[in-house]
Amino acid sequence: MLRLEGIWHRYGAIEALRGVSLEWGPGLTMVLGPNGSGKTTLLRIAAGLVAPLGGRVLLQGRPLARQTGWQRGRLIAYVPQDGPLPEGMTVYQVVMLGRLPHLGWLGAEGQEDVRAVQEAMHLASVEALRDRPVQELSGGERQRVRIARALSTRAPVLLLDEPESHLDLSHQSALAGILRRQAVEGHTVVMVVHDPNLAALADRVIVLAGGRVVADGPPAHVLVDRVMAAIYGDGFRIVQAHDGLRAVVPSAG
Ligand SMILES: Nc1ncnc2c1ncn2[C@@H]1O[C@H](COP(=O)(O)OP(=O)(O)OP(=O)(O)O)[C@@H](O)[C@H]1O
Repeated sequence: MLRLEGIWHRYGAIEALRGVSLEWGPGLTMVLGPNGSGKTTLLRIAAGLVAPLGGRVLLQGRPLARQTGWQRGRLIAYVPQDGPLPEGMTVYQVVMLGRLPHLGWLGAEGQEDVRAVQEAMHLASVEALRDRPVQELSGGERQRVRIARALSTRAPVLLLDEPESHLDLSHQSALAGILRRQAVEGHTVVMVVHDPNLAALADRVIVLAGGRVVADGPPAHVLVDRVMAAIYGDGFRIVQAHDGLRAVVPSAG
């Protein structure tokens, strides 16, 4: 579905990505890595928001760079790490923006668009906020609106940059459930996360370090002491509950 070939990118003297080749098909992939390892850059290049200085991205076998913004918008939905939402709009209106690639600037919304928006608001638990101006919302509520906007697109590829960062535990768990379901329904879902315990819920975990892929595989193969130590040094420990469940937790000092 989405293929990255030899992606290389730099900002001035800073090399952000150094030859990343990946292929993403249907399923839920989570991307882990230390701060500054290139995760956001990778996701923005995959979404077509940044043109890489080297390599290319193929979407359904066609170079992403040659597709129009409207075509990309119907196929890829992107949830940024943060950033403003349009001032003066209600939650419903912002979620409807996700339908823009289907409508065009002057297109009138139809029943299908209304259905997609209602379903997305339900999935992201923002129905009760429907008529609230977005600038009044809390950080977590805004993040759920961004997720609803992306879901309303019904794009086959969903890219999310730390979408869990403002969410409380119950909404994090709900989000993981929604993304799992999307993956089971055949969507290609790629999510940057910082919590390795959340990454354990993925089909595939990719670890970036220094702009390169240093591990890639099922969580049971990637989320092991050796890889975790390579990412986090000795700043963590693995605790094991009596039922066998393991968790990676920060260690103090
Ligand atoms: N607009 C920019 N201008 C200059 N340098 C940048 C820019 N964006 C990112 N960088 C640098 O590129 C490198 C990769 O940044 P990126 O945001 O992709 O990392 P990340 O893994 O997403 O980090 P984090 O976990 O902190 O969000 C970092 O060294 C960062 O300082």
